[in-house]
Amino acid sequence: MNATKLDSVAFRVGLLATLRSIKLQNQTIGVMITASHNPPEDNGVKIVEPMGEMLPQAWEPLATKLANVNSFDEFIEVLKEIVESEKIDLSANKGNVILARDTRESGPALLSAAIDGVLSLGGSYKDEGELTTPQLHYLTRSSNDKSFGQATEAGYYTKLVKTIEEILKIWSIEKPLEITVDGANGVGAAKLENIKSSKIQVTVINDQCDQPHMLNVDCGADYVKTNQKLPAGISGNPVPLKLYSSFDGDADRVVLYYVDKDLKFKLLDGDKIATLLAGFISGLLNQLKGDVDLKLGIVQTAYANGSSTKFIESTLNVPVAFTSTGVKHLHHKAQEYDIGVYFEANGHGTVLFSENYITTLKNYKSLNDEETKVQKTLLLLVDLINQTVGDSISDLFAVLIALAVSKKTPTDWDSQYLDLPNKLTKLIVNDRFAFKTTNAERQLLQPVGLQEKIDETVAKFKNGRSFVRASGTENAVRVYAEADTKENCELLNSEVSEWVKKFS
Ligand SMILES: CC(=O)N[C@H]1[C@@H](OP(=O)(O)O)O[C@H](CO)[C@@H](O)[C@@H]1O
Repeated sequence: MNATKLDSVAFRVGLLATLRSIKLQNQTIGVMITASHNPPEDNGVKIVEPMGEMLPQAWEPLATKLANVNSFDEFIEVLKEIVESEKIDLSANKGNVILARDTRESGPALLSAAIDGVLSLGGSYKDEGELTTPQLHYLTRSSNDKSFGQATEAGYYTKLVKTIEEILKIWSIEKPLEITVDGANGVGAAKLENIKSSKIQVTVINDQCDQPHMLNVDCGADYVKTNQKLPAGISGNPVPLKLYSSFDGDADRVVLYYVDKDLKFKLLDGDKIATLLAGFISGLLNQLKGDVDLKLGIVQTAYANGSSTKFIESTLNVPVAFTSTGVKHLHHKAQEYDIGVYFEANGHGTVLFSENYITTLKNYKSLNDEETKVQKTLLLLVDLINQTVGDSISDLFAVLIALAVSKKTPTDWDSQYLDLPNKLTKLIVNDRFAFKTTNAERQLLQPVGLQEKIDETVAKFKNGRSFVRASGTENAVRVYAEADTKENCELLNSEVSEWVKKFS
């Protein structure tokens, strides 16, 4: 072990993944490398648990400690602490890790550092090459749980295509699912090309996956959501009322959009996906007249558009829970429901189904053929929608299936509710850690007095809402504002930003 290796967080993550596997009697643990935009670059190296989930909360402080060690001695101390507190028997097993990366330039170097981390404990590893993040989650889960699907990349496509074809057959839908996808010049673009079926017609644009410097350049889910405009490759010649979609760099986020007949851009973001899928599932459940008692809930963050929350509560009649930003919080909360729909507004999310959901529907005695179709579809959704993590590919097909089965056009979907104009900005401050929040990050506790100023400012605006929080991934503070008009939300955002500057 030398200083260079120790310097690398990827090395330490590889090592921690191996310890986790040893602790779990050699179950396969995943390591996904999607180096992020800002330093430390290695914060895009993540551990995937045996069932495809994120590192358990109990291990997070250990991971943070290990990531922050400054010397060899401290490193050894932290390692000892982990081994002792977790009662890890290093002689019993050696650990078993699978690794994958997206197409970013730093991928090979981080991969090699993570592999060194595995080997430093004598663990074994398998490099799965370039994959989307959710594909690595799928592979990790299927390596440990044979019933989940074949533990190969091909197995991922087979499961998805088979499920889509079955649902289309049940509803006698002849027309193939058709969509143009902006692949952000990332790994998702290449992977979409592998989905082969006469029932699926995907056109991929922004597919220069071998040009890492082109990743997200004028394209991708974040570009489309943040700028509220069409990506390169579509902006020149959009077809009115046709549905389009954009993925992010590692294909765990998706947004959809179209232009209306006047070529006005219309975004269908994570909030719209959540309401579509929740409405689709509850609509199907309502068609079952027998005894089915399943709890459906939607989980959002403070960034969800206020109109979406209102629509979910008053029209869909579904409860909404709020958590802090970051999918691990949403995922955790969604597990409390039989059908837990969670999406960040930026398109990161999925739908989780409980064991109770599966058993209830398997045991349900259909009253007629129509009910049988509904029952089968509800069960197939468990295979269609990635149960481990947000997945651009499977979320996209879930949306297309929901639209096709319920015979909705993009305009029908979009017109369920009208987004309130909103603006998200970021400010560089001296110390972002001085900003402490409560109530799912919707209110500030510190700096003392700032929340009162925000409240006073918000009160001046019709349908006004604004909140401030420190980013968890960038050295910045984010300011979100929404109000009745575009001008007002911009004004609210800038007034709140001024207060933030005064208090920082
Ligand atoms: C407003 C926003 O989009 N925040 C993003 C961003 O988190 P911040 O903590 O806001 O930096 O990155 C996260 C990880 O990709 C993502 O989950 C989250 O939604």
